[in-house]
Amino acid sequence: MVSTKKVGILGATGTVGQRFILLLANHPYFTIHALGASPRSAGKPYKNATKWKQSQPIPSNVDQLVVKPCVASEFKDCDIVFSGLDADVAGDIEMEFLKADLVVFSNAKNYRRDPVVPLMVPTVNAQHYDIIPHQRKHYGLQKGFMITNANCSTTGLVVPLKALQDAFGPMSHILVHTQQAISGAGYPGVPSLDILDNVVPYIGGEEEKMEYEVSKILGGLNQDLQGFALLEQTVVSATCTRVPVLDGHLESVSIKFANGPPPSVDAIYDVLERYTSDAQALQCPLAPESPIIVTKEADRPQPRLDRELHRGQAVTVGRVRPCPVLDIKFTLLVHNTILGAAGSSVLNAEIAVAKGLI
Ligand SMILES: NC(=O)C1=CN([C@@H]2O[C@H](COP(=O)(O)OP(=O)(O)OC[C@H]3O[C@@H](n4cnc5c(N)ncnc54)[C@H](OP(=O)(O)O)[C@@H]3O)[C@@H](O)[C@H]2O)C=CC1
Ligand SMILES: N[C@@H](CC(=O)OP(=O)(O)O)C(=O)O
Repeated sequence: MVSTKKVGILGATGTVGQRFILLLANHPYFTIHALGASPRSAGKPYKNATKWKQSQPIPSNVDQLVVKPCVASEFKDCDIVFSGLDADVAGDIEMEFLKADLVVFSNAKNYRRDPVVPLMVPTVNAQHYDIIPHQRKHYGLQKGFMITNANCSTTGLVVPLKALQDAFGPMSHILVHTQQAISGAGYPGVPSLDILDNVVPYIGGEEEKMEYEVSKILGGLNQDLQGFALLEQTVVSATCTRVPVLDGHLESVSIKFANGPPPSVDAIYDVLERYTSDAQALQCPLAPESPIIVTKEADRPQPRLDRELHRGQAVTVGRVRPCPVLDIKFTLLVHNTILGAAGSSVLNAEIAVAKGLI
């Protein structure tokens, strides 16, 4: 039986913050204790501070909570702080919280490349928690630590890649083309005159993030548990586009394995279907029934039809077929604000509780 933990949410009024609220409002381990946002929102009841864009109403135990400024002293009673802060401010604010010995789960890009901070996708690399004793020593902490989430497109990509890497060894080449939903750009996000009846073939910084993050997530921990070994033999090339879809990033992926001969399509499907993660073994409440949902229908996955499967915590993979240039190609779908953001953070925190780190 897990004792209830008090949680705070930074950036609670934003797109990711709203997802946190829905995932945490009735959570068996976590109770929402404090909400934080910008000085524009601080001091207002949550209901008046946020522009709520979810299809479910604001939970009744949250709508009257008064939003606080994002300073650590206001959150000192929280066992866990989830951050959905804008990256322009997340760097300083999250570091102040960490240095106040708080536990921080961040969605922002700022500390993803930090050499002692895990970049964690809960159904892929929860073993990277083993660096936490070193991280605490590095920052002089007793109980606090920081975990970052990956970029939403990276998150979808690494789940099937991890299954394939475990089964067939390293990949030498990964090509990925994304079609990303507008909720990925936050609120108010992409102007309607830019995105309606259109596709925008550029998302600033996105391709560079994907090309780096795959390597940190699929790489290992060093033997001394004090750093991360990035993948050395794998090159990743990403092309990222914005499409007029509300939620759910679709990705077309082609890969080449470092060691031939390439596995058959049936062998790939089999490995994807059988893949399991620590989150299930630890019986975490938000763990998907399986991290990968395999579809063999010719025209799936599709964002509108598949994004809510397994509560948005799984990646749907289909259209596995031989690639005439590399070895194999397939299509995947990830819910960008659930597994791609708040859902990963909450599941990462559930794993930390199960491992006794919180
Ligand atoms: N949307 C997505 O799919 C994904 C987003 N992310 C990352 O998550 C983070 C949040 O993204 P998203 O929710 O889309 O962004 P939004 O723009 O929707 O929300 C940003 C949040 O940051 C708060 N904020 C802005 N300025 C300040 C400040 N000076 N002090 C304190 N709080 C401030 C806002 O508060 P206020 O309302 O008061 O202005 C709001 O709560 C970003 O770092 C983003 O890169 C990661 C993966 C996926
Ligand atoms: N850039 C992503 C969302 C995002 O904020 O990513 P990151 O957390 O890596 O900055 C998208 O537009 O869909």
